[in-house]
Amino acid sequence: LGSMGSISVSYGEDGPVFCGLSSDGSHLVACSGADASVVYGAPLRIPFLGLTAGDGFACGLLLDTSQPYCWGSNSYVKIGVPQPMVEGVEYSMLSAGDNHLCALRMPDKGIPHGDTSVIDCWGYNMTATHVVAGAVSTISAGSVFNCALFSRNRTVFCWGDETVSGVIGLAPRNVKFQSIGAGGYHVCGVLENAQVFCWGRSLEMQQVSPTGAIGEGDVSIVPMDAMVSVVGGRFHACGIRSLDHQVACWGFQLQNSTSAPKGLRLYAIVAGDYFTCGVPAETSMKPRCWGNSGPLALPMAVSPGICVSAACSPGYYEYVNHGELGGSKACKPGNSRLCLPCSAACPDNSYESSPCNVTADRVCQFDCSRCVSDECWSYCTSRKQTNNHKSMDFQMHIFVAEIAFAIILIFTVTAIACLYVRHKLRDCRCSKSKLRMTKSTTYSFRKDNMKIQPDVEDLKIRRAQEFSYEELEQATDGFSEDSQVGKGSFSCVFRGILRDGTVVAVKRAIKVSDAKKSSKEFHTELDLLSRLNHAHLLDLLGYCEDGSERLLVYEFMAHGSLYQHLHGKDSNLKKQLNWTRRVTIAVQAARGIEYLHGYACPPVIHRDIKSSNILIDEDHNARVADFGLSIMGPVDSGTPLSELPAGTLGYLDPEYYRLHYLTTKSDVYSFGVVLLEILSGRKAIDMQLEEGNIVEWAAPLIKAGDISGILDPALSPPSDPEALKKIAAVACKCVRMRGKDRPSMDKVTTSLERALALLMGSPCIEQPILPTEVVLGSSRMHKKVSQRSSNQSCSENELVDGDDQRIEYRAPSWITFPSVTSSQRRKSSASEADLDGRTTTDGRNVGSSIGDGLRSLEEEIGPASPQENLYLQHNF
Ligand SMILES: Nc1ncnc2c1ncn2[C@@H]1O[C@H](COP(=O)(O)OP(=O)(O)OP(=O)(O)O)[C@@H](O)[C@H]1O
Repeated sequence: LGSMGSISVSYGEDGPVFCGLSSDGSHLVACSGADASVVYGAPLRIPFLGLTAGDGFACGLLLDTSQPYCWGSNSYVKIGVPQPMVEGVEYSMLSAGDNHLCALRMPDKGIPHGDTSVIDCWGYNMTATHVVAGAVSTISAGSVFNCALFSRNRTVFCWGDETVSGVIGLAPRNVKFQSIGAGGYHVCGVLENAQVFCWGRSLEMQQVSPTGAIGEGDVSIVPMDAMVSVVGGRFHACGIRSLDHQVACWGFQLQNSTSAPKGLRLYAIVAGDYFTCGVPAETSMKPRCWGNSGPLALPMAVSPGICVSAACSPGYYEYVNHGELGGSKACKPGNSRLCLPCSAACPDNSYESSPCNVTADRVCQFDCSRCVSDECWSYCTSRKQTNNHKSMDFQMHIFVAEIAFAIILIFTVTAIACLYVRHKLRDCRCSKSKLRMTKSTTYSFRKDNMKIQPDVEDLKIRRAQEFSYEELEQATDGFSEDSQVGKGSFSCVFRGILRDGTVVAVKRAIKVSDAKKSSKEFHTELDLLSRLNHAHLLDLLGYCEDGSERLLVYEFMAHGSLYQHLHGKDSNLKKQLNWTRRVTIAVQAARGIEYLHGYACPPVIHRDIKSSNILIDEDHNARVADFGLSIMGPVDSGTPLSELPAGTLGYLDPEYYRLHYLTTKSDVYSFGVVLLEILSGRKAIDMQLEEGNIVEWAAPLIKAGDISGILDPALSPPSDPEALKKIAAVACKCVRMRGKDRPSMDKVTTSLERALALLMGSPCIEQPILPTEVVLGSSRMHKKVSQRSSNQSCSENELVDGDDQRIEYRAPSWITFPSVTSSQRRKSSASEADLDGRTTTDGRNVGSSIGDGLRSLEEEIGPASPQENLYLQHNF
């Protein structure tokens, strides 16, 4: 909504997304918010002059070609460069409504005759070229209409769907505006005297909004303050006051909205439907947002306005970036500039200490002899204190010298006392640690194989909070059936609410007789968690070990597992997972696994990658869970592990179960199976189908180029299936028989990122998009640090370094409880894969389909030994 600016807010059912041009003068865009198609579709390496956004999409005016470029997902607005009405035409301004985009042609291009302006529009009921008599300086789009401001007589002209908007007929004819900002069903403008005037029918639109969600207020009842600019949301408007550059909002708000910040000076604002953001006049330039849902503070530094080639007009000053990196140029090319409006006057009781000039806004200072406002009082009081401090400086020096001696004395005494107490405490800890050391000798796996030093281990485990059994029992309503959200092979998962109101998932291990082993695994995994930290791994919040009870407390994943979405009873869930969401989930899960393989130290092999271990949080982001079977150790060492293979039927790497070679490529195989599930919507093993095993069914079809033969019939295929073809090819490579022929996880991630970019119509498919870099901090950025550290041995020091790195990631990840043998897990997973109630017949089916797989494996890696045959027969 509104006019083009350096910032934009898209909106829609997937939530608001803020996009902004970088403050460093690079003109590059970064987006943050809940709608993956807008966040991940943003072309990160293409410079834009300005941005605008609508329902589920954002558009920018390309700096180099002056063409519009859109991303996100909206059925009516073409993603990429909309077809120009005239070949090669260039534009100076864009504005986006709910389902359309309009662009103002550059004055010297494509103008048929004389003093006219040409505006091209695309989208729902809007695709047309409008030739307007008179030069237009600004265009601003509402939900289903547009307005243009003429540069000479400063009047407004609107067009679009009058029946729905009711705005066009109400537009004032001879009123002169400095600027305008269209909203959902209204337009506000700053008049020549800096007062605001709004028109439209947002008041009547109360009915079309969710019942009871609207607060009090009429958008036409405007504040009396003078404003420098104004923007419109769905039923509200906000403006920047001339006097102090603070924001004022009016009109309807959703009831659970956060209100506009007070006391904050802003350079620029932009509104989505119920969400508004502004760029604060601070050196950090990090946007602040308010309204309904969406992030309230954003980590990116953005530009406060768009660049123009003309000199700043009177009443404006040229903005110079004094950001955190120093005074860089705010605009490209060098002869363009960013003009911001001067403050109109100084607030009451203040006087102008320097006027607005070409490079700076006016500076105001309070007159402390005539204070009436609180702001003035607090300023003068603090200044008075400063002056008093100065006069007291000399006395202070003497005083300080006097007490310095006393402090040194106290410090010395305290230090001696502390050293004495520490000495006593160390004795005490020593005895405890001895006890623990004795205990830990029983955990030979951890002690001998993991090479973890006990005191480091203690330090790490302390990061997860310890809960009492009673607290978790209370949180989950006594582990009631109603609270249960899932069941795994060896644990039940409950939804719980902690005393402080945090919603959590509590994983309770089914009690096992082999308590020692279970405790071993519990500690191994707690230890593992402390090493892992990534945006796409599940966070552990705490644990409880009480007798034979083992409980783990995790962040609650509001949308359950990928398995539930793809294969659950609710077919709507499956449909909701459109291609963009599916591929986004694949990219995010791949990143989580890539982190385990390439960045965790020592590297971690998950061993149980499957769709039920990919959880989906409330923002629809994927989080890899369940490291219960994880093995830490040398990657791709090629050393066969002595343990029997473990994992889940249908996902298990044939080379691993056949030869017991466990490498990171085993996870790659399992992830390949997940990719096939995502593409086809089929389960990894589905005995109701002729080819029970998804790999044996899908791989030949993909190899034969029949991609449509495997795509999930629940979704209509995308207009351009190229991206899905690429993903199918990646999946095929992942499920190759030999591990060494499979790609590594970082290659898989890169290919998937490119496919996602392609799916969203990004022009830069050669450069993978890295949304995590924008939103959460990047695993790629960490690669450098990790690579540096991987050159050294994985020492204790590195673990400490790793702690610093965690700042950029979310907190850790996952655990499972008891030790799980392969046969146990396969039995249980077979039940998960809907094998319940089918015994011998299904068993034979599984055997035969796996047998085919084995035949091809044997062709590749030779026949199985008698012991291996026995093992395979027993387990499959
Ligand atoms: N943090 C969580 N938030 C919400 N739901 C969860 C969470 N963790 C697990 N679940 C739900 O509980 C189910 C069971 O999880 P669990 O990890 O115990 O078993 P699993 O991984 O599905 O199977 P297995 O134990 O056989 O590997 C999951 O499939 C998921 O639907």
